[in-house]
Amino acid sequence: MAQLTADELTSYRNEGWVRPAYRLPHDRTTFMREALDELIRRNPGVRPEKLVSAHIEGDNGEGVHGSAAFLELARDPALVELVSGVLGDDVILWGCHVFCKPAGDGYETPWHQDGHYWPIRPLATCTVWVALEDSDAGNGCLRVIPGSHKERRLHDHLHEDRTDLTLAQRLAPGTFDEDTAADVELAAGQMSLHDVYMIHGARANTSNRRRTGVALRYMPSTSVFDRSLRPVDGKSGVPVDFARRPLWLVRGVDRSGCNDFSAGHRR
Ligand SMILES: O=C(O)CCC(=O)C(=O)O
Ligand SMILES: [Fe+2]
Repeated sequence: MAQLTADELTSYRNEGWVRPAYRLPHDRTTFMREALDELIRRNPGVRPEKLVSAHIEGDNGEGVHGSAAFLELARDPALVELVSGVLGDDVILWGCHVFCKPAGDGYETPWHQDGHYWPIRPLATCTVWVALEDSDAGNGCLRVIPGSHKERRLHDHLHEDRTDLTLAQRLAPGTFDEDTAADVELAAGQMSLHDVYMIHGARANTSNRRRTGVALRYMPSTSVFDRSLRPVDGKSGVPVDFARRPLWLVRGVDRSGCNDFSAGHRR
């Protein structure tokens, strides 16, 4: 069973992240790696760290030709069960970003908090980051600042115009102590969950091994994906279209009653 244990949930609440015991079956991981190879082939002009909305099949309106295999992963009952442990019984899938860092020159992910540019009110999201390859300190695994989510506050981020970063936002110096960082090492098929307020980043991948995480974004349906907000303005470093971003209710009902589940879906 995929369900988070009581200890895993406590760890998530205290630390802002957790690495559950559940992992993808071996065959599924292999299948997803093949889907990733195909996704990269379909998007020759896109850096593989910036495969945003990869779960939307075909031209997704955000500069990427996506693949239904990633939507299927996001809707996998085991993953939905895991994330429900954190978010409760009413869950909306609202995003998917494939962060694939090629061997040799995989981009750095600056230290950041996720919530800065997301039109979700009240702000809430749990990301499930699924490793498609082994991800460790040697090839630029995710790094987290345990407990940094606790104040539930977004710190100032500075914009960086460098092109060799996965995101163009970096936490202002002095907002946290990098010495307290923990490496989130995962074998292929393992996953981590992290909170929208938790500080995290990743080093560049200069190793000879590719490193890929599929970041699946879920919010509780008590929050609203507010399409009238325009918090991005091109500042995040990844082109997105939140007005047309499809939502999927993957569990329960829309508690807020205000989420729009028709925008962005093809008829
Ligand atoms: O995989 C990475 O390097 C960054 C992932 C990340 O920032 C996220 O999933 O929110
Ligand atoms: Fe992030």
